[in-house]
Formats: sequence, C-alpha cells, structure tokens
Amino acid sequence: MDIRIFESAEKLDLHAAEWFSELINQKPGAVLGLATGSTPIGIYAKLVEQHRSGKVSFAEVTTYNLDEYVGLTPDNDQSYAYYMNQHLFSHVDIPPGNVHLPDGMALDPAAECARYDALLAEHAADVQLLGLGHNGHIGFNEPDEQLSSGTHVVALKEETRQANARFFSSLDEVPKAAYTMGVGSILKAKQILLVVRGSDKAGIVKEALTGPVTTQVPASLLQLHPNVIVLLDQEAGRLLS
Ligand SMILES: O=P(O)(O)OC[C@H]1O[C@](O)(CO)[C@@H](O)[C@@H]1O
Repeated sequence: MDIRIFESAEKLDLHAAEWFSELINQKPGAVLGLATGSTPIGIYAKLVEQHRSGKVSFAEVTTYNLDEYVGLTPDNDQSYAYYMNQHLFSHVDIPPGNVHLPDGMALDPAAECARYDALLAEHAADVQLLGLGHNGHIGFNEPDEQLSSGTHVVALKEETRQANARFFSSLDEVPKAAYTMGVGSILKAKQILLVVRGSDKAGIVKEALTGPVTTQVPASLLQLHPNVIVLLDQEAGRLLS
C-alpha cells in the first residue's frame, strides 16, 4: 500500500484532485468509481476548479457511484444522486448519460442490483475512490460475518445511521437501507484511492491497514488489492508508525 500523509486538508484535496486530473488527461475515457460522504467534498471542489481553469475535461469520462439510499428520489437533497450533482456533475462537462448510481426508488430491488452489476461488469473502473466509515465500512458494506461480492441492499447499522444523521434534520429521517456496490466489485477496480481524514478515524485506519484481514472490518480487505493509494491527513494517520 502506498500511504501518503498530508499536513492539511487543503493539500490532501489538491493532491487527490491533481491525481484524478492526471489520470483523466492520460485516459480521457477513464472509468471512475466515485464515493459520497463528507470526505470527498473538498476533492470534488478542487476538481471543479481544475475543470473551470481548463486543466481537465470530463467529456469522455464515465462514473459509477458506490451507493445510494433506498427510498430517496434523485431530487431529494439527501440522496447521493443529488450530492453528486451538487458537488461535481452539474459543474463539469460530463454527459448525463455517463453517470451511474443505483436507483434508490427502484420498485424491484433484486432487479436493480442485477442492473447495476451488469453495468459494472461492462467496464472495470480505472480507479475506485473510497471513504472509510468509523466501523470500517466501505461503500455501505457493513461489518458482518460474510460480505457480498455484488451490488446488494444493506440494512444500515445504527452507528452508521447516527454518523450520517448530521446530514439530515433528524435521525428518524435517515434511511434504514441502502444499495451498495459489493466488496467484489470494489476490489475489481484497477486502482483504489482510499481517503480518510480526522482524528476520530485514526483507530479504524490503523486497524484497516495494519490489522488482520477480516469481514468485521470491510476496509481491511483492501490489503488484498495490489494497487491501493491511501491519502490521510495527519490526524487520521496519527496511529501509524
Ligand atoms: O466521509 P464520511 O462522511 O466520513 O463517510 C465515510 C463513508 O461513509 C459513507 O458515507 C457511508 O456511510 C460512505 O459513502 C463514505 O465513504
């Protein structure tokens, strides 16, 4: 694993955005696996700046997002479709048909998972961007005795709902289930860019990167991938020696 620690959030965001721009400039038709949550917001903001200054075009890029809440429409401001438009897609030149997320409003969840998996099977992601949950989840793959390889609906752990309640007006409004790409699909990406910030995640960073590989810490499975870059701020990396 290539672990890079940054002295400020600003430097981390800039590094990640430049890394993405370089990838896209080398391969204009790059396939990007994207993530939501608070962690990538600064990276997307820098990518938008780079696009506006002519340094990168998304005209041929295709994207697949990791996850989406069950029951939220794309115009609900808590849905991940809304988040992606707000932070990236509506500010760059990506064709709307090139962006993909699970459909939180699908009537048949099993068919929706199969539809998303069929799309993912068409193109391996050149990079999968990941944040890290406090319990080690990646996407919404929660700690469990077994993990699913493909896209599935997951019942969100109470701790995850509580962590994400900060984006909603109350805990009751946080959906109880979400679609998520499976760990098998995540690990199929050619490269993985794991980004973590904040002192509160230092413990899980250490566990995920240096502890045993276990389904109880889904991010620990990244140790099995040959090409992982980890970007940390100093706080998140403080327990790594
Ligand atoms: O970046 P945050 O908001 O800490 O979230 C970490 C992870 O949790 C999720 O938001 C899901 O809870 C992921 O999408 C994200 O990568």
